[in-house]
Amino acid sequence: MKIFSTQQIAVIDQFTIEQEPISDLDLMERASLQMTNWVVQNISNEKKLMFFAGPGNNGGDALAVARLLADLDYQCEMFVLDFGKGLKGAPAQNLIRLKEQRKVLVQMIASEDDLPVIEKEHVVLDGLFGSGLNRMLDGLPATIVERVNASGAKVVAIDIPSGLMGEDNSTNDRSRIVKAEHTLTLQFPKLSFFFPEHEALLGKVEVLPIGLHPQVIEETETPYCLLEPDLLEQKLICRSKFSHKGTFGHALLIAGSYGKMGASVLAANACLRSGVGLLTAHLPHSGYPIMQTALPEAMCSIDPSDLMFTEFPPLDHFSAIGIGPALGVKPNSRRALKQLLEAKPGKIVLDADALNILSMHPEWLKLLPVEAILTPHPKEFERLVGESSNSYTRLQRQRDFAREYQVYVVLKGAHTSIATPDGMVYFNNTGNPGMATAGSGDVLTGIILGLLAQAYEPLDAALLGVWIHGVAGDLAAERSGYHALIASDVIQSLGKAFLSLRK
Ligand SMILES: NC(=O)C1=CN([C@@H]2O[C@H](COP(=O)(O)OP(=O)(O)OC[C@H]3O[C@@H](n4cnc5c(N)ncnc54)[C@H](OP(=O)(O)O)[C@@H]3O)[C@@H](O)[C@H]2O)[C@@H](O)CC1
Ligand SMILES: Nc1ncnc2c1ncn2[C@@H]1O[C@H](COP(=O)(O)OP(=O)(O)O)[C@@H](O)[C@H]1O
Ligand SMILES: [K+]
Repeated sequence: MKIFSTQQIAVIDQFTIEQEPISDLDLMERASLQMTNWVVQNISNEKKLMFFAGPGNNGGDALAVARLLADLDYQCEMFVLDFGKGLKGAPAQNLIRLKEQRKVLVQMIASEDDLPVIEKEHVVLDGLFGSGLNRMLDGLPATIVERVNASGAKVVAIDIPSGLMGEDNSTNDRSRIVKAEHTLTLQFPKLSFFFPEHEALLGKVEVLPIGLHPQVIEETETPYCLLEPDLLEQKLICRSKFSHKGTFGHALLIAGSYGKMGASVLAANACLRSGVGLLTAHLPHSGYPIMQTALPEAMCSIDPSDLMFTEFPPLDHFSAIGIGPALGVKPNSRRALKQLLEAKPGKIVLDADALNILSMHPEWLKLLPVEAILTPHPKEFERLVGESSNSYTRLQRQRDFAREYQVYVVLKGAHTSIATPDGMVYFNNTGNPGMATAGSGDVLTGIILGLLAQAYEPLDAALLGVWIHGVAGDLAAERSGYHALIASDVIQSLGKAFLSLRK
């Protein structure tokens, strides 16, 4: 699914009105019907609903939803923000319709004195501002937001919590943004919905389709998109009847150091469970019995050091390399990583300490092979590029980095984002907080390595790997819940996760 900017949404909206064709009033009605259905299914009609409507179409939606719900015997009160200019177009027509219906008390809010008391038991429907917000809230709208947030009432935001920008909120003031428990967003999630600092403002997001025109959706270009099973299904490579283990590549995993050999075992296991033909794990000497005991399917290459990575085996036989989990950043390991990059290793995924070493030696970044995959968590990414004060800035840095070095940057989190060398960003929607546990990143490295070593292009390995990792985590959470989930459970669910892509 494409993620459009709010400006693009306005154009898509207008195209739909002209080409479907449908009047703006009817499109508003269609959107409002969807939101009304959601309210009916989720909120009891014993609750008093307090609607706040702003001057634009977001307010128009609120006015229409109030009328539709009043017809279904909901108790609604409407407060319309009055800047003295009156409403225009579809919102004005909806104000007239609501007044003519005579079921809802409508009050204009021209100053703080007109504001109602909002009780904790009320439900607020926030239709102050949506995708047309063009500056931070101040004055009366900001006061309304503060009152709503202080009331303790459950808030349902129409399209976007009022005050939140669809994209960049780096100069916004959080106290002037509605804190919703639910956000009913129309047709497309907005970019800012994918940023962790907005979770508490958005609550649970419901994306409600409103039938915007497919042609304009198809033709409008955007760098941002949300991963969906349809796209990934197409990417899965079928196995022919006569395929053999040589068909599915030979992966080299370089991971683990004394005391942290588990990272290597987890990544190796995930790699094997992702369909690789052969796997060699390169380990310090002390890791050899551990790997052979834990995973008889893995072959081992033994480092001269007992404790850490200092030397890599000849690379000729390997179709892809994964390096980094629990490697350590000791000088010998750093030197060996530099030599590996100088050897032009081809398909490669770099994680954890491999990235930390690169942060210590930024001059080595230029050695990264084109289309290398880097899988930092936010802290590792910060070490690479410096601190970002918010997620929007971090996202732009992620895109810049991927373009500058012509690599894939997989920035891990609740919505892992994958930035590509050509400036695209894909967001992932699978996975859960149970995966915030030691070793789940090592599992991701193993999956991506396994896919890379097969015939998957780096882009497909990154997208599929991230998505499957999250699905496996979700399946694991169904069995163990969030608290008890450990990284090995994610590996156990990889089989079912891959199967979920096969219809
Ligand atoms: N997606 C779709 O296809 C559909 C979308 N629909 C709905 O339309 C919504 C978008 O509507 P919209 O474009 O009219 O903008 P909206 O958010 O109501 O606000 C604009 C108004 O606010 C004002 N204003 C802005 N910032 C301000 C500030 N800080 N402080 C004070 N004022 C401020 C600005 O006036 P300005 O002062 O800038 O001249 C203008 O008057 C969308 O979120 C969804 O709910 C559906 O109806 C149907 C299909
Ligand atoms: N709240 C969450 N929702 C979805 N996925 C998550 C969540 N928390 C963590 N994850 C996933 O778990 C993995 C954690 O990786 P990382 O931080 O590198 O862990 P480790 O270093 O312990 O292996 C990432 O792939 C991340 O996307
Ligand atoms: K809103």
